[in-house]
Amino acid sequence: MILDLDIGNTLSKWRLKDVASSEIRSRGAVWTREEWRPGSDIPDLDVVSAVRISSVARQKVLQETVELLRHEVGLVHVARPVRESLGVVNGYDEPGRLGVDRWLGALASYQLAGACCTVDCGSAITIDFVLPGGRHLGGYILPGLRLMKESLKLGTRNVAIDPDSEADELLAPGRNTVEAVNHGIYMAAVSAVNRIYGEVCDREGVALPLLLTGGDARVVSRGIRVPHALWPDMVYGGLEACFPQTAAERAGRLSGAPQIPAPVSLEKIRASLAFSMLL
Ligand SMILES: Nc1ncnc2c1ncn2[C@@H]1O[C@H](COP(=O)(O)OP(=O)(O)OP(=O)(O)O)[C@@H](O)[C@H]1O
Ligand SMILES: CC(C)(CO)[C@@H](O)C(=O)NCCC(=O)O
Ligand SMILES: [K+]
Repeated sequence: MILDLDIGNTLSKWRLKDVASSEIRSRGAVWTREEWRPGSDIPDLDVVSAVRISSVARQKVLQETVELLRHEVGLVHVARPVRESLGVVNGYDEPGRLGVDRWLGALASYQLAGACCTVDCGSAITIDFVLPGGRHLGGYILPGLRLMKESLKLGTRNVAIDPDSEADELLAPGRNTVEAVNHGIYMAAVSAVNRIYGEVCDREGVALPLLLTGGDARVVSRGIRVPHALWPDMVYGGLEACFPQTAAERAGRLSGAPQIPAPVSLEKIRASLAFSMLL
């Protein structure tokens, strides 16, 4: 089995993938601030022959995790943001400073779609762009839905946005504090994604495929007006692309990769941008 780890600021997600069949056997998540020790909600390391890690947590968390795993598993790959990989050129002035989750998401999406706007809706919402040809432009970092809510300190932090709500409801004026906060932060997140996508496509003169991932991707997706794909395993896809282990991975097939809908035309993107600028 391959153990893939996506260590985020809030949650550390893991999955076990079968080397022979390339199937995902199990998944889970633990709080990142809690110590990462094999136990009830962590897979049995006896069956693991290789580990692949993406981590944006404190250096110490990664160090301890790697140390622990090196005792049990022969092969431990840790992904790093670099200047160029798999045809993508990192847009950061200091490439090593780009969050590795953003980098892996961009690599995976570029491999799948040939160019991309990737949106990761986690603790932070990150938006990254890769042009056809592989130039990564850099991107945007905003607070995620939960962070925005917590920063308000209005006693609403424990009332999550119902991920099954319709966007229309979530965009309506709130009639109590919880609603006003939830609808406010939802509006902030989806308007930012819609606007940034339109602005960058306009600047660069290209309608880019749009891909979403992260814990809040489903609910954010409902407020996105243009065609896009959800890819919960986007960061894992980057790990597969960087450190292929199975036959399918070596052939460039990334697990759980979605169908990519054709983006709307650049003319439409520009028209809607011009309209929103009037308001
Ligand atoms: N069980 C859960 N625990 C915490 N957050 C959850 C949970 N399920 C969904 N979420 C939502 O997911 C978001 C966290 O996103 P994600 O699962 O991508 O983890 P993350 O660790 O925050 O990622 P990263 O730090 O890499 O951005 C939160 O804003 C929250 O609203
Ligand atoms: C922005 C987050 C926290 C999103 O997980 C992560 O990608 C990160 O820590 N990035 C480093 C800073 C940067 O990407 O510029
Ligand atoms: K993430």
